[in-house]
Amino acid sequence: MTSEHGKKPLLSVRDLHAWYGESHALHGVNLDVAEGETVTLLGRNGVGKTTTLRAIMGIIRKRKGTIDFAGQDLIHTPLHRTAHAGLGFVPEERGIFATLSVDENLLLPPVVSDGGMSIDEIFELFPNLKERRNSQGTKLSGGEQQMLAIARMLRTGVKLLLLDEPTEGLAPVIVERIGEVLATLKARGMTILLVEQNFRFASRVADRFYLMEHGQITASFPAAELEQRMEELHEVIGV
Ligand SMILES: Nc1ncnc2c1ncn2[C@@H]1O[C@H](COP(=O)(O)OP(=O)(O)OP(=O)(O)O)[C@@H](O)[C@H]1O
Repeated sequence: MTSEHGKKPLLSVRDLHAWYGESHALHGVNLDVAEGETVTLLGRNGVGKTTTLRAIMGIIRKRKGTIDFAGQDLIHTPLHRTAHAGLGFVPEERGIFATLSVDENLLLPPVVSDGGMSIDEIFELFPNLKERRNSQGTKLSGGEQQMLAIARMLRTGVKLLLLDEPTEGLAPVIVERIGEVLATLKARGMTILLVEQNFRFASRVADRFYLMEHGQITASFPAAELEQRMEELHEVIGV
């Protein structure tokens, strides 16, 4: 199987539906992410971007459709197995353990496969985390917490990172750093599916975009088309 842009997808989602109780949040999402690609989901608040990441990851159990990841259908796979299959989710709230140190937070997620980064490599990529390795989670700034939330996934050997609004609420200089980190990960072959409202940031890191409306994907376009679609996107997204 090849995706719409000709490369074999690592992740292929077809007709994905998800529910919160009786509330039907995803209405047949279709998307592909090729190996090594960075893809960004855009859309207004509440259209289902976070829900898409959570449904792929298996955090939302009430779901149906197909989630093919490296040839394996994950639709009936429980959350802890999804992580073991090679998916790493960095939620918007980051999930740093407040009473644990940077080192302890880093070592918490289990290694799921070969090819992850060593602690030394991680500290090379995040020198400020190295400086703060004995600090408690609560003592970290928002930017440091975001870095740590990404960093601790890199040791585990995951092949696909799902990042939910990694730049939200962060100062421009930190956003810049996160952009550099994602570029380094991309150069190392990491595949990334990103939810992002910051167009400027997203245009620097993404190869391709999907637009979501009402729990469905309504457009797909390469990064090169972002500029010419800006007006339309501002209208749809309202930012
Ligand atoms: N835990 C929940 N329980 C019930 N409904 C929820 C829950 N989380 C989200 N929803 C609803 O599901 C729909 C999709 O929400 P989702 O958070 O995926 O949107 P989003 O596009 O990521 O927007 P945002 O940027 O605001 O998170 C919304 O109508 C939202 O109100």
